[in-house]
Amino acid sequence: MREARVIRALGAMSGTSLDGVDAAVVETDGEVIAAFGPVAYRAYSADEQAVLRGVLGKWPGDDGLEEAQALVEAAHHEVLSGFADVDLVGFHGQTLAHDPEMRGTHQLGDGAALSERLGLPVVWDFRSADVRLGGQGAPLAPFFHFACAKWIGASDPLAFLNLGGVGNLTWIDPSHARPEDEGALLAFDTGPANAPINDLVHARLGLAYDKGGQLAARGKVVDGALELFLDEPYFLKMPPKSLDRDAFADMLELVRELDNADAAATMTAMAAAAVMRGMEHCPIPPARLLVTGGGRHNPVMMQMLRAGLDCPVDPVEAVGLDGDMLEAQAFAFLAVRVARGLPTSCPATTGVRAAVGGGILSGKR
Ligand SMILES: Nc1ncnc2c1ncn2[C@@H]1O[C@H](COP(=O)(O)OP(=O)(O)OP(=O)(O)O)[C@@H](O)[C@H]1O
Ligand SMILES: CC(=O)N[C@H]1[C@@H]2OC[C@@H](O2)[C@@H](O)[C@@H]1O[C@H](C)C(=O)O
Repeated sequence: MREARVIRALGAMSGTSLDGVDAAVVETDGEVIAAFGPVAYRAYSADEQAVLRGVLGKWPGDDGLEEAQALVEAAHHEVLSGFADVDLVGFHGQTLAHDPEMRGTHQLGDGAALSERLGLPVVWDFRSADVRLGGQGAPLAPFFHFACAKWIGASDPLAFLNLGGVGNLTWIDPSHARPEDEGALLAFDTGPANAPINDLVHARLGLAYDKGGQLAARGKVVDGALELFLDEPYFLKMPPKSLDRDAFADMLELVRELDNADAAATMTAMAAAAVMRGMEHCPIPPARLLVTGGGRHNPVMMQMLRAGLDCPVDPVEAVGLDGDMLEAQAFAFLAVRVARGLPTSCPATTGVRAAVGGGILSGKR
């Protein structure tokens, strides 16, 4: 029998690389992970991806969002309705724009409409409350990473790195009782990760991504371009800090003159170097770096990280976690926290003024 407050939450995430919707069940009370449940994935078709690419950068109220919104909600309904025995859904939505200092943050998809269609309570709009209170609204996975650190029984400080379209790092001191305790966490976006590599190989070769880092493996890193990239003021900024998917879109200019292999190698090195810069912000060097997100499948990127860092660098599978589903699981976990009135971010993770529980709960529990 499950403990009284443990419920079965289903999280859904469609990330900045626009590949599709990940969905995963977590049994939790929002503090401790009791068990991981089934997972599913629903890819966006090439046509759907084109529609989503066409609305990147748009804000609520802008024209031309209807088709994209309908497809995001339909894709989520399709994958989420395949799960049984779900108590609560956490729906992240599709980030289209992120500018916390000026305009806020925009995740496409109406959680209230999804709740009605699914006949289930849905927590959504996880980021806006944090932004309203002066936070970055991202990253939000750190409170879940903290629970994962407890789940694996970690005792020394460690770090999680998500290599998605954008990279984000969570440093954790697992000796603390709660993630919002001072000194328990530090989190921030490290810099661009896969998004610019995808954009490069898409523009030049019509490929979705550099599979297995095959192109980068054939090229050499051009130091001049790498140094220019590292001159970006973002890397000197103290965390917490976050990025829009396309904040570094002009990186393509830095490799414009290079051949395909050298450009891919140099961009892969840029993503790794951004992580290395980020690691310098850790209060205590972590005992290990656990890597999640699609970039862990890129051996060139992983090798560059291993060569540049003093600690072991492993995919999260090394500790029994699922690196393809960790973000979907995070939004399942965070949904339970929202439903229980627990915080989902704090000054050390997003720069918000005080710990806050972000998210709207639609539908009855
Ligand atoms: N086998 C592979 N070889 C190289 N790169 C890969 C491989 N598999 C995935 N990737 C990269 O990982 C990306 C997908 O990563 P992921 O699903 O973590 O991103 P996301 O969740 O959309 O992004 P974010 O975390 O920024 O929201 C792909 O677009 C690709 O660039
Ligand atoms: C605004 C937004 O959607 N940001 C994403 C993006 O993708 C990676 C990085 O940038 C991270 O900050 C965040 O996602 C993860 C899930 C997070 O909030 O922890």
